[in-house]
Amino acid sequence: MFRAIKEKLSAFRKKVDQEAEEELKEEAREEQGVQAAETEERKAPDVKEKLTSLILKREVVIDDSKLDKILPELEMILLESDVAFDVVDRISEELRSRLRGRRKKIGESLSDVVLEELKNVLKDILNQNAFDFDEWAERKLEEKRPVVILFVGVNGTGKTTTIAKVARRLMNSGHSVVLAAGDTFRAGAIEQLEEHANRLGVKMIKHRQGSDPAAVIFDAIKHAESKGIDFVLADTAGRMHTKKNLIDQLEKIKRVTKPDLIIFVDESIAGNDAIERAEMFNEAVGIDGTILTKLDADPKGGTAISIAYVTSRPILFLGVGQEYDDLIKFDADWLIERIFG
Ligand SMILES: Nc1nc2c(ncn2[C@@H]2O[C@H](COP(=O)(O)OP(=O)(O)OP(=O)(O)O)[C@@H](O)[C@H]2O)c(=O)[nH]1
Repeated sequence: MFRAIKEKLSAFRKKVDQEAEEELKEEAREEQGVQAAETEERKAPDVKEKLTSLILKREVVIDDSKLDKILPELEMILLESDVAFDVVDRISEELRSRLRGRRKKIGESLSDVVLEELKNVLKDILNQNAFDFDEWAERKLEEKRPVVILFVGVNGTGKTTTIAKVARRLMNSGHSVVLAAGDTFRAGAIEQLEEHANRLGVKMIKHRQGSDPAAVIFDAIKHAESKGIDFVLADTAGRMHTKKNLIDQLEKIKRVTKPDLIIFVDESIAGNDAIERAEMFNEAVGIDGTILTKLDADPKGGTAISIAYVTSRPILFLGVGQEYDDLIKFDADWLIERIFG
């Protein structure tokens, strides 16, 4: 997980600290008049030690000229790690304003100061509109039954598996669930969800392929009402003849079924494509949150940051494998610690 970004950050650390050390050595030599002893440095360990201790004891003020060297490299790493352009800009600006004038304390490395602050900026982005799905679900159930959750997003990203994972999570908390086969566009989508329903031992409401998905989900809601089932989890098409068809269909589903939560599902390995899709679905139907799948196979890690930023909606869960229990509640600290190691 996140191998590529980890390697880049580690190279960044080395480079920044080496350059900072060189700069400090130079200043120390000049100021302490040890320039004359420079040629002796290699021969005389005491002079070398003296230089090292001068460097460690020196406080450094991080100014714009230092930031001009450091930030572009960091921006490049973030861009290459699927953090979208606008988001990188915002992170960089924020970092500059937080770091400008900061003193690097004795014994601290410059890269630690910069990367610690970067972690704080990223946590602020990821924690905006933080949302606890489990708490929300309990609260919502006190108001109404069934609670209706719509899953939107393109095919192939793990949407069906994610619906099954969420169903399992709710069932583990003692809730009952019915699935709605709302992707009536694609041959195979209904059977695929049905397989999950069978494995989970829950009912799935379906109509034939090509039928109106709003009607399928409406029937699932009626079924849940009559049986006292807690949650309706509804699949939707991820692709249609045109984008307009898809958006019209989702708007109709929303109008008819009045979902309590709309969850966008995409895979973190899709990077910028996933970010664009998140924006598209958010504009089209207004998403309440995102579930990112396939984090376990993602070498970069920036997609979550970008999607949280561009949609201004929380990341709810992360998919970290193919099993039903491979769904973890999103936690910004968990993600950041895994990226920064
Ligand atoms: N490694 C990994 N694989 C996952 C994860 N979530 C789903 N998958 C796999 O991704 C593949 C696609 O998942 P589906 O749930 O079938 O995807 P879908 O979005 O419903 O796509 P369609 O089948 O095209 O409708 C399957 O092989 C899943 O097992 C995850 O978090 N990690």
